[in-house]
Amino acid sequence: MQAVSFAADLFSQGPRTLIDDHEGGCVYHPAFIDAARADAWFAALRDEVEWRKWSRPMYDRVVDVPRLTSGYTVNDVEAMPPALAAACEAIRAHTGVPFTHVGCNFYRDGNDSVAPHNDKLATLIAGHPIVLLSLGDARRMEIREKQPPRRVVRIDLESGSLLTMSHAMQYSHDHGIPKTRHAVGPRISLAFRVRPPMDDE
Ligand SMILES: O=C(O)CCC(=O)C(=O)O
Ligand SMILES: [Fe+2]
Repeated sequence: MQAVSFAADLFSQGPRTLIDDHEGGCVYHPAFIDAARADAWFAALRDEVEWRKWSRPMYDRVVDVPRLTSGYTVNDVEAMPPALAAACEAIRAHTGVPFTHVGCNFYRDGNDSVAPHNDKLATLIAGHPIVLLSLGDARRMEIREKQPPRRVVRIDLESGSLLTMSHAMQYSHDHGIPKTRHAVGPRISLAFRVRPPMDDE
């Protein structure tokens, strides 16, 4: 009997808790949207988002941010590609979280990455989760405890999946997408956040 329930868990498409905390921790939800829609949104966002390449000072050098990025205010539907407006609507309806901002990341190939970090606490309202929608080729995320024993959770973020991270987790864990030598195609992630009003908005 045990083997059967193990197999069922392994292939289950339901949400899976990766890390637990008092704010819901980190939950992976594969196939939140179906493959056809994920493909269509990927193609539309690749072509219609205003992707930007950034550089930033690091020690005594200026380094390129190793991916393309963009960002939109969720209420500014006019400014968004229609596929992004549809994604915002789907995520807000499913989660019930009043997201205000969506950050967009474009990983062109295995050389693109995001270094281990926690999301900037000054740009988040406490208590609300961050939700990541993945489109395109799967990339592996590493989530690491900041304190010993610094356990690591690795999760392949598949197209159409959602990853929910609590605000509390930004204090206890770092997350990142390392470069990979495996042949991978492009991936887009949408990061939904509840931000406090900013000076520039
Ligand atoms: O691409 C991802 O799934 C992670 C992106 C991320 O951590 C961020 O935008 O802060
Ligand atoms: Fe992040």
